[in-house]
Amino acid sequence: MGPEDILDILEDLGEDEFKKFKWFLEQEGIRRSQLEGARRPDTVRLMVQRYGLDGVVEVTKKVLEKIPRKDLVQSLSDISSGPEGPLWSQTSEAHPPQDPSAAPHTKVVVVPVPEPQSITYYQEMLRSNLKDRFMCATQGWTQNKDKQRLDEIYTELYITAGASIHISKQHEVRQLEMAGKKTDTEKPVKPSDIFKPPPEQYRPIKTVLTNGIAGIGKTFLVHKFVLDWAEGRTNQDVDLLFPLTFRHLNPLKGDQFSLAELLHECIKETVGIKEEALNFIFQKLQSSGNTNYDKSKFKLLFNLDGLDETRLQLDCSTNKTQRLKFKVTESTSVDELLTNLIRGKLLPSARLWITTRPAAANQVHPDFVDIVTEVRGFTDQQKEEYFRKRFTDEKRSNKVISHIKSSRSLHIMCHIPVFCWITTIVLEDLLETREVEELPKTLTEMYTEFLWFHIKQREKKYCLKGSEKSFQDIKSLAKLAFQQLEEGNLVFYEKDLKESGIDVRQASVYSGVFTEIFKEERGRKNEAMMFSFVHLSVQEFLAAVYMVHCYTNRETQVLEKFLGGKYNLMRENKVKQNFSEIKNFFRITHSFLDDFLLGAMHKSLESKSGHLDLFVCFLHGLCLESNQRVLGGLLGQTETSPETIQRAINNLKEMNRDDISPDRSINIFHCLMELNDHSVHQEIQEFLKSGNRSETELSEFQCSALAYMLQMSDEVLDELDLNQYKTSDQGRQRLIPAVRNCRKARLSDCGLSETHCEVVASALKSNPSHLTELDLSYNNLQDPGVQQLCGGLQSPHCRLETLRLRSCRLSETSCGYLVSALKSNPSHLRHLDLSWNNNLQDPGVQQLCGGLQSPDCRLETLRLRSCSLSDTSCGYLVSALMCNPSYLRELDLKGNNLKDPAVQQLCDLVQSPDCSLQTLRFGLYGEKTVTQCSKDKS
Ligand SMILES: Nc1ncnc2c1ncn2[C@@H]1O[C@H](COP(=O)(O)OP(=O)(O)OP(=O)(O)O)[C@@H](O)[C@H]1O
Repeated sequence: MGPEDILDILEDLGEDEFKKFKWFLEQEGIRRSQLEGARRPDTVRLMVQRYGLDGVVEVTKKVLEKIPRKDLVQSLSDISSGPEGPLWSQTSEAHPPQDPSAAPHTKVVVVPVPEPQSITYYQEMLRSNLKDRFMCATQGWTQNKDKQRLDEIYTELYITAGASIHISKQHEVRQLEMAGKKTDTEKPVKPSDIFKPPPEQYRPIKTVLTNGIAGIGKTFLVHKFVLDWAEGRTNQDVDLLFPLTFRHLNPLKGDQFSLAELLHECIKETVGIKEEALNFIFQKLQSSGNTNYDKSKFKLLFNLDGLDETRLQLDCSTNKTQRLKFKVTESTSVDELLTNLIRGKLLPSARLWITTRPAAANQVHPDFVDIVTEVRGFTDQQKEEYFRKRFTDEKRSNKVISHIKSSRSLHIMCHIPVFCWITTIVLEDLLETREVEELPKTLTEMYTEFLWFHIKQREKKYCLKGSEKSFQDIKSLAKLAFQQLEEGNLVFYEKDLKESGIDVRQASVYSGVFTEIFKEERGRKNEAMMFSFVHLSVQEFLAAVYMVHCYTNRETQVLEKFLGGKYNLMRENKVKQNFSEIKNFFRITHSFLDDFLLGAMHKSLESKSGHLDLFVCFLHGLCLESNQRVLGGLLGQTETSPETIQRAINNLKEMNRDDISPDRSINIFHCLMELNDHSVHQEIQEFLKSGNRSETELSEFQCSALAYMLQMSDEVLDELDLNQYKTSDQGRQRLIPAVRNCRKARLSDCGLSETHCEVVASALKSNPSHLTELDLSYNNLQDPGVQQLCGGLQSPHCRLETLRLRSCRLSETSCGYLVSALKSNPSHLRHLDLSWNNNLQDPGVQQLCGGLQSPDCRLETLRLRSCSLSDTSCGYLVSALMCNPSYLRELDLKGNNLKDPAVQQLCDLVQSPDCSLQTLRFGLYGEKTVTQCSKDKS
């Protein structure tokens, strides 16, 4: 028993408790003047001086009783029971190793209640339990009996760190196409290193937020992490690891628990750690005042998987301080417990790993997150590894891999592990009977086979004669998929099932048979059952199945509800066209298919979020006779003739609306691919190879296809000049998405608006962002357009150096947006041209000067020709340049009515050796005044 042991005890006191401790020491005879300002080591020294080594323990115990910290009295008793006492700390916590996870865990810490046990005792118990739980995994959502060893099926995922979360308006699957492109700047992270700070930059890491789209492998990653810990492979510094999921926390919403009770409720593997023991550990951490995991006496890690699914009321999206403070051992609502855990209030030194889909990431304020990582799915090499693991026969795996590579859409989709699993299920079955050329190439073909596989499985399992029963069940499921897709729901409850005509008792039939399509999660006490589809794309596919079925069965009410006004319009058109021959609308239903597809396409294009993009692709694909044939009679009699399909193809090619985002228009191209029409793809490939690009006339549709292909190209385009393409204004606008993959973009005078600025802003935000030069002049962008653009300018990924916004009808408000964007990301922009914006005026310049005078501003050229400026603006400019004279070299004020002495002041600055300004242009057009003033060469 030595002074260091007493110091250890004092380290466990919170600040207030330590003050109290010193106050009692005063009563025990140590002078106040000595104790004032004394830190914990000084206090121990004073105590040893005053009471001697023998007396120190007694006094410490006495004072601890009074504070009161009886738990520490108990610890002290254990310590003073000498070397044969059960367990004791061997190391000091004061100096954590630089890489604590790598260091062997030499410290032995006791948990004295209910009976003294070392933390390693509990750790071993938890490890062994979690190992049993996570050792095996189900692929997709197969039944338990199909479980396989996780280590055998797990394929490494590509994970990157440092990403900023960017909620995109593109469909997730389309984002994926971009995400599949690896960049030089991103940093791959090993799953085991998820909590490691960047090399040479030690800082305490508490919370990591990992985001990734649906089915990309977040849950699998967490399971692998837990298993590796439980099997002693990685992260061995963690004493206790608690894997929680929001899916399981949801049914507890509003219920009252202490943290220990909650863990026992949600993680049955923890029940061997008695509530008292957990409370002891939690209390220690809460009261110690320590916020650094590395210095923590007990090192805890909480996994919170699936934030996107939470139905709890979490209050973490703002960093506003909450007044409420409660003890970790007290009961409170689950919502509040989780809120305080994430905010770092509950256990300030415990680590937290939250996983989420990107759309929900903003539920946690960046102040509560130390590192953001992203699961990017499989790289091309990892895709191959996955298939080699699944198809052990080499010949067969080669066949599968080369087939996937031959179809661009399948190859892209295989970035998503869950799609690899779907592909495996389908190909495993088909390879027995088909040649490679006959294997599914489009997404619709793949999902159609996937569904048929399940229908057949069901028939086999239940010895059904004919498919009628399966069809009935699939139709109900498809109805649910459609209704929930329209509402934007991915997780459903019993009442949702009932509304779609699914008997809840039958849900087990669905989950028993179609578990791979439909997964069921049981809530606590079977009270609230939740359901979801294996992946959003499966829901989208089934939703399309439902719509086609309603179409062939003339369920007009459903069609009318879905298509709204468009339905009536189409009906009227058709009836008008055929009025002489056809009196009854339904008699013409079969020739109405192309109009139906057109209506659905328009509806999907109007969605701001793109939530119907993939659905409408499947809808087109399912109209092909070849796909309908695979599904037997499920879809009913569609009688799609080649002429109807050709009309649908023509409709897609001719579709032209100027009120939709060019990103949405690209989906028209994807629909065409699902109809197996590759003509446009070939045309664009030829166009790209040809030398006379500016002479070939492009239709609007071809422009969308070209935009897609340029955007996806591995080569970054040096310059995108919209005026070089021979097409309409709308065609030019449809080319805008290509801005994401070019260095210079000349987009002037193309009738662009705020919607297009959104796409350009997303190019500036993307990682990496290639754009260095951007010209948006002579477009009616107005202030809202610039506001959109500034969302991109302030992104840390933005590398824009030159921005031209001549004659865009901007006012001082735009200057405000520009300045605040540049203040938050000032390092890149060098040249800014805002000429011919008559409404800018002096208040606009005043705003700009607020940015110009900031020491971080690196602007070298500022053009403000014809902006209706007066001498007042010169005053603002002079004072800004006097504050920050070192960067601006060229100032162009031509076309503004400026006079002496205001102009003279600026000319003086040009001549001043302290000011970097080299050239000043001023004067009115047509006047013979001096129009340029340059620095004297001397
Ligand atoms: N690393 C991997 N190796 C092998 N298969 C994987 C891997 N990751 C995911 N999968 C497959 O993909 C399926 C879906 O993965 P997972 O549940 O982890 O996705 P998720 O990102 O958590 O999706 P969601 O956001 O929908 O919850 C798994 O059931 C499994 O079949």
